[in-house]
Amino acid sequence: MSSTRIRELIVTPIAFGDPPLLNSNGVHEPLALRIVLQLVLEDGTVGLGESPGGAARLERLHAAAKVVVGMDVFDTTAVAAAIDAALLPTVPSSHERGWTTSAVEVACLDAQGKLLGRPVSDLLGGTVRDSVPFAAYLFYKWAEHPALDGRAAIGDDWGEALDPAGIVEQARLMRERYGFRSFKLKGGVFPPDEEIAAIRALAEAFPGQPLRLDPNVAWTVETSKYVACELDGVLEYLEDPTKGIPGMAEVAKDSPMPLATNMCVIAWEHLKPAVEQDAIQVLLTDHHYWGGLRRTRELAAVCEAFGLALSMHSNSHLGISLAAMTHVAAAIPNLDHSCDTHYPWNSADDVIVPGVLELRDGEVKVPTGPGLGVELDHDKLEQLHRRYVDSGMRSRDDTGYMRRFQPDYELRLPRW
Ligand SMILES: O=C([O-])C(=O)C[C@H](O)[C@@H](O)C(=O)[O-]
Ligand SMILES: [Mg+2]
Repeated sequence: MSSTRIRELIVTPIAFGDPPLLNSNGVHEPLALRIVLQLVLEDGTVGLGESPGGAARLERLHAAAKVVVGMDVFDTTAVAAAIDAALLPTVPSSHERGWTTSAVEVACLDAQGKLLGRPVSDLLGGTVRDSVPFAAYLFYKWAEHPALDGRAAIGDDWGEALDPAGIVEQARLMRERYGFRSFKLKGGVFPPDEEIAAIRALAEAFPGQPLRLDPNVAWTVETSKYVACELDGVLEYLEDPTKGIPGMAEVAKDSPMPLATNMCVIAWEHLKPAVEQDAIQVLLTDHHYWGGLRRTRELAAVCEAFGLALSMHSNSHLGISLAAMTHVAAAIPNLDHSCDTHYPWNSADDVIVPGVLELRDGEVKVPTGPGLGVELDHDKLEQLHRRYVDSGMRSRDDTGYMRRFQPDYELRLPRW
């Protein structure tokens, strides 16, 4: 085989459009940040990766780019160890270091697949499903980003969703455009009774379809128990109602439905206390911080051993991440729930050539081409990088953006 050594890791920060989606921290800004990786091998093969953006993550990926040169792309354990060692003196959190090693691992696997002419899912043990089910990600949202500092208002074709009727309408659009058959509502925005009413309205509009509610730790233990009790028989699971493993364990004692998390169990060392305290029943995996696709596959086996069900977390992302999520989800036998994805909110600005990844009937077919099976659109990458440079935006600040419109807005977690 031609040389499998890494010649260069090209790290490109980008910014792309994001609607005014509300959450327990404030509201999404008009731009979201990601970082695209191109791992170039000695023979010219290029592996793609995608990481959440922001100045700190960018700096760490630049540090990683220095240490991976000359390493063998098949030696992913050594590549991760080299990056981890380089970051350790300045980044004490293993979870934080995981964001960097994960993004590089995906690029390595894409390159490996291209060298071998096999899809990434084959490198993970093969697929157990040909397509992966995703859940619609419903948000309370404004009709548009209001005009600000001389910038005109920015609208979209989703409309406003600030009450149960608006949420049901958004779910109908999600169903019509992408065929979703399960729905997750991002809560923690309005008083709990309003969000309970929105879930009940969804249950009425979509009888029998799985529903989830995720207020991102906006509630106290008492409020969480109240909501869980009110929504008995309506939710498939309740996600991160309250903060921390002990708090979740308190809620779980009385909760009629399983509790899920992508907030209190985000690193390997959290698994033991969470299992011992029976704090969660569903883990939302996310290859972006669990160490990459192979570690996510291993995490699934650990969850199986401890009787935890599996789902998948998502954040604002583009097609390289969606391809990676799809490959790993296709290779996990015990995927018990449809995966989350923000993709419909951001796909108009994707950096990959269209055609391979499509959300149809609420599912994405596992790409069968070599590697991740997606191709980078270099013009689009350049355009989104330019937007990043011109925007001056270097980190996400949902709370600060909210305060531009509501100066007295306070970030309070729990709020209710
Ligand atoms: O808990 C979750 O599902 C998320 O963290 C998803 C995203 O962060 C979402 O809440 C957002 O971007 O507003
Ligand atoms: Mg969540």
